[in-house]
Amino acid sequence: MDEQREVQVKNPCHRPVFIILTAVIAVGIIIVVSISVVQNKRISQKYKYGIVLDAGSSHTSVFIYEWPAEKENNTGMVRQTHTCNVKGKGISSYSANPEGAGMSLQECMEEAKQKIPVRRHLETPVYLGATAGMRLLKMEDEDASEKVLASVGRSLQKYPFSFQGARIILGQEEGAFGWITVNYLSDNLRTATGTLGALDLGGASTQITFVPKQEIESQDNAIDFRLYGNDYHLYTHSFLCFGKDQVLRLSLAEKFHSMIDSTLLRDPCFHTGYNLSKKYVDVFDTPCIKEKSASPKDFFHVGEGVWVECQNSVRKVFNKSHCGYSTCSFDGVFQPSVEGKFGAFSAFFFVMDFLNLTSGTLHEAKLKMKRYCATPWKEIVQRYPSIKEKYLSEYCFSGTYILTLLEDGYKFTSNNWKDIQFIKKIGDSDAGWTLGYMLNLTNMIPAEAPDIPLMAHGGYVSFMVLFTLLIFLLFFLAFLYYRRSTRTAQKDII
Ligand SMILES: O=c1[nH]cnc2c1ncn2[C@@H]1O[C@H](COP(=O)(O)OP(=O)(O)O)[C@@H](O)[C@H]1O
Ligand SMILES: [Ca+2]
Repeated sequence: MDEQREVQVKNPCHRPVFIILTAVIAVGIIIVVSISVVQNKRISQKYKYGIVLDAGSSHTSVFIYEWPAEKENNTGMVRQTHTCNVKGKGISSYSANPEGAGMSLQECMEEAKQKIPVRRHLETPVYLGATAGMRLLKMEDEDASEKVLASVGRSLQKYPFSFQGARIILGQEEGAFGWITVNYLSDNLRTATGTLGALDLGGASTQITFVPKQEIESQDNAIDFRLYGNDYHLYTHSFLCFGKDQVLRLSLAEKFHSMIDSTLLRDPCFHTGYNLSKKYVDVFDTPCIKEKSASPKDFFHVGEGVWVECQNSVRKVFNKSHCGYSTCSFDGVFQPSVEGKFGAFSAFFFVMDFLNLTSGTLHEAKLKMKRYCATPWKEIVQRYPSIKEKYLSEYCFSGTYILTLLEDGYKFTSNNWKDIQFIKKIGDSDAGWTLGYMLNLTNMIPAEAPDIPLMAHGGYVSFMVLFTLLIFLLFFLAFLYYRRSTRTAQKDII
């Protein structure tokens, strides 16, 4: 009897140390499980969607964006999942047939219906923003521009999405939202580690936006944002009529003034051997050209392929005669010195990428342009058989315009040329104003920094690993202690 009692007393499970150890292990397991549950509760595969139509002067693109439903205010969460290019020209070309503008969007909108899950259709916002082509049409014929906007609006309302409006956006919005897009995609806004300036070149306008060091002397060019708890004081300007298609017309119109034979336009910005009959209206039918020339209906556009002369002719487009501020870019527009790195997108990228000028120095770019413009048209066509002839014929002019705009217009130099990165996309998403426009209208970038989570992901993982190791260690110690106690008990029995 006495022996039995002694065994019972010596049973290690009844020792206080063992009880404490077991309790600690149990609490540990509960903590690990609870943290895992709380930490992972929010990770679910629910996505929300948004659609933005970029109604540009040359064409319309439909962008579909997607983001995790429960992480709306975390930066870097929205990404572009699909793009559709609307067939035909931009909506401003439908001034004589406004209904056609709405109809032109149907194919891409049907595609959007297929791409977005049906259960999300009703809550998916759709925005249409029209840019410089429609700004010009409004200047020329306000009634026609309203009819075109009404037509695209009616067309978009027929889809099961949540239509939020079709409007002509301001040049300042186009510049500022392009800036938001590139900085959101580069994760510069949350981290506040410096920003990227934005250079956008379209067919009818061009935008420059950056955070300057100097004071902004004209209020029209200043925009303030508070994003994730940081204040940004931006310089932005949109040059209407300085998109590459309008500048080509301005430059052709300028050449008409010095023509001896009014049916033959010799052009140093086009390749030798290029000779095409064109219509005067195709040059002069734009509000960007004030002095219309009373000329015959058609003319021959004949290439000469001389880069230096081409650049001289392009320079004439920039009016540098007046400036009411301490510094100007051109046309009397205030501009502080360019500052920091820049992302140059849209036609800046298309043209510079085609010409292989996205890297290298400014000097090298000029040499390459000289060589490229001097290449005969026949050779160019043979070298690039798959590229549309209209684009192909204009690259010498467009490249020259881009170099001149950046150097003579915005005052980039050979020293800071490397600060311009020619980009199409950042990650999956196109650089352009559409993403910034949607983020702004859906309030997806909060003014103040969102609450910091309980633990950063890295910290959470380290915590879980260490805690699990600790539990294993405790188990192991408990096991050793249990074994030693049992042996002692057995020895005592013997
Ligand atoms: O592959 C290409 N090569 C050269 N230019 C292109 C290419 N794709 C688009 N573009 C040009 O990019 C410009 C886009 O302008 P957009 O239509 O956005 O006008 P906007 O922004 O002035 O309203 C047009 O001049 C168009 O011709
Ligand atoms: Ca554009």
